[in-house]
Amino acid sequence: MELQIEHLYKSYRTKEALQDVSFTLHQGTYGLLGENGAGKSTLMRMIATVDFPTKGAIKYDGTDIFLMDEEYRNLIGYMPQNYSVYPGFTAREFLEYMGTLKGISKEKLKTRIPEVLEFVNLSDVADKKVKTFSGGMKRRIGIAQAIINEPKILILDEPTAGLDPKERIRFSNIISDMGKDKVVLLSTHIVSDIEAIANELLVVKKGKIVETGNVDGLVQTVQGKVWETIISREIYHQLRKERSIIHLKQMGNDVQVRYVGDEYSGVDNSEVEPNLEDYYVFAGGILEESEE
Ligand SMILES: Nc1ncnc2c1ncn2[C@@H]1O[C@H](COP(=O)(O)OP(=O)(O)OP(=O)(O)O)[C@@H](O)[C@H]1O
Repeated sequence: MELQIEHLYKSYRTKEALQDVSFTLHQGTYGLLGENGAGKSTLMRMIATVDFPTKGAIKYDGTDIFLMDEEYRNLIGYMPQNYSVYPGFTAREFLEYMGTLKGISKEKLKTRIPEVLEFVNLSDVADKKVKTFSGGMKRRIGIAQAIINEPKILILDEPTAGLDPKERIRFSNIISDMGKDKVVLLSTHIVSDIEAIANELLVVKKGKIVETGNVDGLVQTVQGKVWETIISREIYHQLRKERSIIHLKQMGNDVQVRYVGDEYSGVDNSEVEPNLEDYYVFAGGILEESEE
């Protein structure tokens, strides 16, 4: 199974939202990372066929998805950004409604609905009205409707927005499991979400894909470049001009700093294990510089 994005462009009247975007997705979990307005939703809307590219193609195993029509729509599950659920429905009624819209038979829904409710951990509230649900529960019912047709491609736009830390972990577990037999593509502007959920990273910046790669592989590229040190405020003011700062903690008159780059001389540094945030800040720094 392969989903190919080929030289994709999308322009709105006054805005080039995507410019020459190309990449290929296979089975696995992909995280689309980028700031607000970078073009993530635009890209996902086109992969979900709810919007059309201005130029370029999206192909599923070599066939243009817009020509596959119904056949492709049966293969995908999509949760748009700010997904809202009809509040008057119970969870079960909502899934019956969405399942019917997707053309699933009543017979099949009888077994499939309990399965998806179990999967997203909502079995015990199946007959409660959705309006009584927390934000995280609503998000989980959004995923349930997206997977009800057993999609081969699952597209989740900002699925973790507004979730509390406990829901975030529950959610990560649910999504990581799904990448085993599907293409899962999710967007976020939170780096740690990618690390917790995705194996592959796609960084979007101003309508372009500026980086792609395996999360562990990318993190390894900053191995030996991430440091922690406790220094005075004066030294910190100098250090921050010369290195990318990841994290800062006040410690009385001193500050504890995590930074990425070459080891800063003249202070006591401890080398620390890198994470995706370190990589992202480091790579972001490089990208900004090369743009100038
Ligand atoms: N229907 C539209 N008409 C005009 N401009 C649009 C439209 N949809 C998106 N844009 C613009 O295209 C750019 C990309 O928007 P998009 O929503 O894809 O970004 P995003 O990365 O998903 O950010 P966010 O997380 O804020 O949604 C933005 O500048 C946005 O203002």
